[in-house]
Amino acid sequence: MLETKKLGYWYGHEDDALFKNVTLSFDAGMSYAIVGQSGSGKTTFLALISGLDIPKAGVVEFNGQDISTVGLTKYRRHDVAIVFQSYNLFNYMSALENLMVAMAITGAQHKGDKEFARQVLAKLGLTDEQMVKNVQKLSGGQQQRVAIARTMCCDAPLVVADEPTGNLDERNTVEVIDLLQQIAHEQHKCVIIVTHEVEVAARCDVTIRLAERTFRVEQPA
Ligand SMILES: Nc1ncnc2c1ncn2[C@@H]1O[C@H](COP(=O)(O)OP(=O)(O)OP(=O)(O)O)[C@@H](O)[C@H]1O
Repeated sequence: MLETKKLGYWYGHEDDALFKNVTLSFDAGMSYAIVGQSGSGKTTFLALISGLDIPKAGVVEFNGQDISTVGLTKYRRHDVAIVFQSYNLFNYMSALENLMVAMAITGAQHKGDKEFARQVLAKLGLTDEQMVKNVQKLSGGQQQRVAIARTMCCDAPLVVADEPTGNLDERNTVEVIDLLQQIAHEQHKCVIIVTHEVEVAARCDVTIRLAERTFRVEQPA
């Protein structure tokens, strides 16, 4: 589904590249953990594959097409769903409203279908009352579940998550990663998670380590 070909990125000079010549492929129905030391460039890599930044070398291909040729705005809107450490929900809306807006913006198959959104939130453990109150009044774990519900409601086949459990306790961490696993295995999406947590990486199908400016697959499925 997603491929990087000879991908390279640097902020200053090419000699100080964060990574170079990165050729990797990511498939639907699989979950991937990207690990590596702080500052090694994991978030930068995620930004490139999400179409939030442009590579200095090489290309990112989605279903065989260079994403910059397809158009980054279109790619970001329809093909990629992002889960952030800080949830990034519309904080003046309820969980239900967040899902309805996301489906409308992305033109999802279920746009306008409030019952569908309710069902997804219920499946993720939110009560009827929690669904309609302002998301700021929910706990961190509940807010992250709303962010994950948002990716489940939208049709984007690629889900990327940057430290999605960074603000969560152990129990919520396990639940959130299991949900991301379900998205990969049951919705047949490609899920890519940047994490520094060993337990999170261990629950993913494949671990890819960024070190010494290159990526190595450590644990093939
Ligand atoms: N806009 C920028 N300009 C210059 N350097 C930057 C910029 N953004 C990030 N960097 C540097 O690039 C390097 C990689 O950053 P990045 O956030 O991708 O790393 P990371 O592996 O995700 O780190 P962490 O695990 O701490 O989140 C870091 O050394 C960072 O200081």
